[in-house]
Amino acid sequence: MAALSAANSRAGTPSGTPAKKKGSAGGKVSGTATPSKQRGMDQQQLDISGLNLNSEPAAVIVEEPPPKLSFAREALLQEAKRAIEVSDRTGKKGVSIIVIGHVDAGKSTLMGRLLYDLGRLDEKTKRANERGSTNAGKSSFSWAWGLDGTLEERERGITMDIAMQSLTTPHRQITVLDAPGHKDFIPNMISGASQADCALLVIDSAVGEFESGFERGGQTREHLLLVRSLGVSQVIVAVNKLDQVEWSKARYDEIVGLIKPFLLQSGFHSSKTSFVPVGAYEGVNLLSLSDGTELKAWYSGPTLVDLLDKLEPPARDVDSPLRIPIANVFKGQGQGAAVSGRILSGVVQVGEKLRVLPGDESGIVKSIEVEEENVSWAAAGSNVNIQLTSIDPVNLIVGSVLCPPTDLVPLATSFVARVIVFDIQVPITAGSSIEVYHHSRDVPATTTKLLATLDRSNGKVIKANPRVVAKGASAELQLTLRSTAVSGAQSVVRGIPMEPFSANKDMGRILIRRGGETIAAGIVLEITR
Ligand SMILES: Nc1nc2c(ncn2[C@@H]2O[C@H](COP(=O)(O)OP(=O)(O)OP(=O)(O)O)[C@@H](O)[C@H]2O)c(=O)[nH]1
Repeated sequence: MAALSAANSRAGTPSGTPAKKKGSAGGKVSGTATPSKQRGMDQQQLDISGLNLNSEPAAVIVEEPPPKLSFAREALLQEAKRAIEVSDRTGKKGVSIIVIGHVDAGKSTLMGRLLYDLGRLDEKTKRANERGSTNAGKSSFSWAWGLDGTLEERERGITMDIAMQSLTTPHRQITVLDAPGHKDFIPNMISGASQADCALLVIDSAVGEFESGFERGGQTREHLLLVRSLGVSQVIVAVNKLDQVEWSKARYDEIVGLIKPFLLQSGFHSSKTSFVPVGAYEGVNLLSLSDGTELKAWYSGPTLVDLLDKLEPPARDVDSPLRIPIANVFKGQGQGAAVSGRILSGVVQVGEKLRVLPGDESGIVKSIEVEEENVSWAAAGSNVNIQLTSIDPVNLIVGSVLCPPTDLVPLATSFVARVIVFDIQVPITAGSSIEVYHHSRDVPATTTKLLATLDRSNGKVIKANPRVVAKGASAELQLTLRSTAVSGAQSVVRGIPMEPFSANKDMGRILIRRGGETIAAGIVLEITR
C-alpha cells in the first residue's frame, strides 16, 4: 500500500535502450528527489508537495542546458513500433494489474507473500517485517508490511493509498498496484485503476466475510464496477483464506457461483475472467500447490502465477498524440520535478518539450524511468517516471495531463456523457451536485441537463428530457464543472483535460460520485465548452 511512496518500479513495456540500471533505492537526480526515493520522505512534506502548498520562497534557479532530442518524430515512431514488435515476439510482455477487494480480504498479504515467493522481497526485510509487526501487536500483518509502508497504514492495518511494485513471471513483467479496500480511499483506488490493464480481485472466503464484502455497500461489487468502467477488461478472482473454511470445495464453488454472474452483468467477458483458490498467508497455490495438501485433494488447476503469466498485454496506441495524466508529483530542491503516470497514447523521448494542461506551462523531459531503468524513450502502455526540467514545480499538479505543445488536449468545463447508473437509492435529478472523476483528478460539477434515458442493449432513446434517472439506467447527461473557489475569491473553473471517447478511449472515461458513493460511470460523447 503506501501510495505516496509509489513507484518502486514501473511496468516493463517497450521503451528505449536502458541508459543506466539503478539500484532499487534509486539515486538522487540533479538534486531532485526521484520517485524511488519517495518511500523515505516525510509524509507531511509529501502531502504538501502533492497539494502544491509549499510556501517556501522560490529558490534561485540555475538553468542546466536541456537535453537534446535523439530522434525525429517519424524515426521515433518507427523505432517504437519495431521495439514493440520484437518485445512481443521474444521478450516478456508488460502488463499492469490492480489488486482490488473488500477491506481486509488479504490483498497486501497476498502481494507481500507473492513478492517473497518470487524472490522480490529478501529474507532480511521479511524478518524485519515479522519483528516489527509482532512488536506492534500485529503479527498477522507481517506480509502486508512489505507493501503497507507508512506508519499510519501499519498502525491501522489498512492500505490507504496505491503501492506500486513489480514482479516477473516466466512470460510477463507485471506492475502491481495494491489498492486500498476501505471505502474512504476509493478516490485513490480510482486513480490506480486508471493505470491498470487487469484486475486481481481478492475475496475473503471466511463465513460472513465474503457475504459482507459482496452485499450492497461492500467494496467487492463497487471495485469490480469501477475497474470495468475505467476500461479494465480482464480479471482474476483469487478466493483467499480458504484455510479458514477447512479448504472446503463447497464454499469455493458457492463463491465462484455468486461472483460469476455479477462479473458478466458488470461487463466482463467470461473468456477474460478466471478463478483460483488460494491461501495467501501460507502461500498456498500462489506459485505452487506443494504445501496445499487439503486443496490438492480437489484442485489441480492453474496457480495464481500461472494465471498472471497468461494475462493479455494492453493494446498500444503509439500513433495517437502523447497523453500522460499525472498520477504523482515528486518535488525536490531547486528546479523541475519528477512525475509518474501511465502513457495512454503516443511516445515520449528525452529532450522533448511537453505542455502541462490545464495551464500555460511547458517543461522539457530530462529523463525517463521505466522499471527502475533510465531509458531514452517510452511508448503507450508504459508506466513511467519522468523528470521534467525548465518548469516551476508549482505547475505540476496531480490530475494534469502532459501532451505535445502541437497537439493539446481540449479543456472541458461542460460536456455530454453517456453513463450507466449504479445501484443508487436516491435517483439523479437535474441540478444535482456531483463530483466528476477523470484519472487522478476530481472536480465538483452539476448535472445541468438530463438529456435522455437510453435502452442499455441498443442505445435507443427511451425518454427524452426525463425528470429523474434511477438506478440501473443508461442515460445521456450534460455535466458542468463548478468553481472550487472559496467565497470572496475570484470564481475560476479549471477545465478537465479530456477528450471524447471516440477520439481517445482512455481520455474519455469518467466516474461520477456523490456524497462519497460512486453513482455512475460513463464515457464522454461531446465537449460543449
Ligand atoms: N487465515 C488467513 N488470514 C489471512 C490470509 N490472508 C490474509 N490474512 C489476514 O487478513 C488480515 C488482513 O490482511 P491484509 O493483507 O492487510 O488485507 P487487505 O485486503 O490488504 O486490507 P486493506 O488493504 O486494508 O483493505 C491480516 O490479519 C492477514 O494476516 C489467509 O490466507 N489466511
